[in-house]
Amino acid sequence: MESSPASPQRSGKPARSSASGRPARSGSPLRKPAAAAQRTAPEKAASVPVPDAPVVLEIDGLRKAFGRAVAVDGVSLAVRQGSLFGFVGPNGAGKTTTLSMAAGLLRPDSGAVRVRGVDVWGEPQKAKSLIGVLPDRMRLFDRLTGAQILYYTAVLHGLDRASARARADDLAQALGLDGSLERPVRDYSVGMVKKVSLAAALIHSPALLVLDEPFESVDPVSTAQSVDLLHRYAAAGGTVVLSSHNMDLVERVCDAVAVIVDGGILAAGTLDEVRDGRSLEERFVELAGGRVAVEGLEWLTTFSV
Ligand SMILES: Nc1ncnc2c1ncn2[C@@H]1O[C@H](COP(=O)(O)OP(=O)(O)OP(=O)(O)O)[C@@H](O)[C@H]1O
Repeated sequence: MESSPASPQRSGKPARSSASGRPARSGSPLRKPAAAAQRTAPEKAASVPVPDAPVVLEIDGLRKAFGRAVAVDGVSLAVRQGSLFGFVGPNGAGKTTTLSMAAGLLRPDSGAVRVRGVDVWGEPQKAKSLIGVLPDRMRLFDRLTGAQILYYTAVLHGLDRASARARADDLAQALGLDGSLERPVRDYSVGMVKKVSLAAALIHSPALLVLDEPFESVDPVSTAQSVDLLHRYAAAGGTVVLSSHNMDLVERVCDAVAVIVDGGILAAGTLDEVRDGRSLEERFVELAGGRVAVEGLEWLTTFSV
């Protein structure tokens, strides 16, 4: 696989770890490759973190452009079984595009995704049975009730009717949706839609969960319940990749992290490797180019009456 060209860098921004987005193996997870290094064949993808656990998700050199704009530029990662992997980055960095490709929802221009060794694009049906996905801006059939959404999702994944109903009830209870399941989804709040979508992603007990902003708009109690559920799932051998803008939450929930900026991975590894002695938020701001001093806007404090 060829390495992809690096994107132009904004001044003051850290260098990308590599065109393939892989971190250094030792010391700081950041690498600052010379141009020559970027032309060499990529090394093996970074493994994170549970040592010796099998790799469940292998992302290899993914690239995606929309017209002339490159959204994802040679991203490679390996996520091991039992990991809760956080995928963070500024707005427009390429998180949703990468996760959509990882989950088989968006075809990459180049690169490959394997889940438990199954090529997501070569064997899509087999791969989809292994993946539970909560996409960005999930659109549900909103005339259906939450119970119907969960039931049909389960049956489409091959579960029998009794198991489908039992699992829907279990998940509704675990996520604080019991009492709402018989209402049509069009009457749900944004947070309730997230929760029923998470339940739908989990209902066939997939090997891998790909969750795009699963906690956005979800209240703190429901977030805690969802986190408990994800920890339980991971402890039993499930693997989770999630994106979030909430650095505190990622620090609390995830054992490994990748930071993506401008379509390339700047750091990846265990949480401690990526934090490098700081809070994840401080590290994130540094990697994302720091805070920009705001000039002008004096009118904002004039408070015209
Ligand atoms: N369907 C599309 N058509 C054109 N451009 C797109 C499309 N989807 C994403 N992009 C562009 O690709 C880049 C990456 O977008 P993406 O949604 O992956 O970012 P993100 O990291 O998930 O952002 P956010 O945190 O704001 O959700 C952005 O510049 C975005 O404008």
